Amino acid sequence: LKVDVITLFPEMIEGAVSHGVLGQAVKSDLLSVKAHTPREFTEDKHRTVDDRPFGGGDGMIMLAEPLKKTIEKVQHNTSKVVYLSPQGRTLNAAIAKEFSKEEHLIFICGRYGGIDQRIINEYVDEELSIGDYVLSGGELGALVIIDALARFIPGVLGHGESAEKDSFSDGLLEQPNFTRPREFLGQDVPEVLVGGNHKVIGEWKDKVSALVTLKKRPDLFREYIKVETEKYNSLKKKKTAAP
Ligand SMILES: O=C(NCc1ccc(CNCc2ncc[nH]2)cc1)c1csc2nc[nH]c(=O)c12
Repeated sequence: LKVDVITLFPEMIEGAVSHGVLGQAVKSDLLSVKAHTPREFTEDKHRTVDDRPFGGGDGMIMLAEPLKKTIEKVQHNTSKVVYLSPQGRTLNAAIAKEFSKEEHLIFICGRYGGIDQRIINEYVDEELSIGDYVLSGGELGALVIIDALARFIPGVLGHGESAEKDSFSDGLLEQPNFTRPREFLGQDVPEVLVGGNHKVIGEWKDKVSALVTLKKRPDLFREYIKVETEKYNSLKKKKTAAP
């Protein structure tokens, strides 16, 4: 999966994808992430990338011409162009999983008050937001999406781990985690985890995950119960349907 990010701050992107799981994925060629600045495509002495908005209003708007040149430099026929914007659809695990199946993603990161609408009309396939709060640009949005989608690329997570088991993919929050020492701050590790009985440990984790979700995210819990009930009913139906 190839990702090209169009941004006025390429170092923000390059820095963030050179650490940890993402860094490893890029190093092992499971994912390629490159940043391109529209400033490269300016011709004036001051390398201008923004201008005042028609119709007034405070804030500046990113100029269309440098963006057009940058997009056309990286675009090819299978590219999906995503504009990070507060007006976009809000990111979730399902969207990240969808994006991980693409061949080529181009993320356009706005700064100032946003970009010229003609660029959105001509090149953008979809707009994406990472939540209902105001940020100073699209770069963090691009990085959040890249991190979330990378986990769905086979080989990015260690063997055995998988994005499917991530809490937002199976619908429940994770149980509490412990490592050495066995006793710390006067608190012991739950006995069941220290045993070795994987069946009992698995049952404990499922039960505690459900309890944690019920307590911290009752909305997720209700959805989980609904999904599990539907699964159970369709199972029962299949059994009774068969002669
Ligand atoms: O580029 C992003 N933000 C920069 C930014 C912030 C505010 C405005 C102007 N809009 C305010 C307004 N409306 C009406 C009048 N004034 C435009 C652009 C961004 C990308 S993804 C994302 N996800 C969550 N939040 C975000 O801000 C983002």
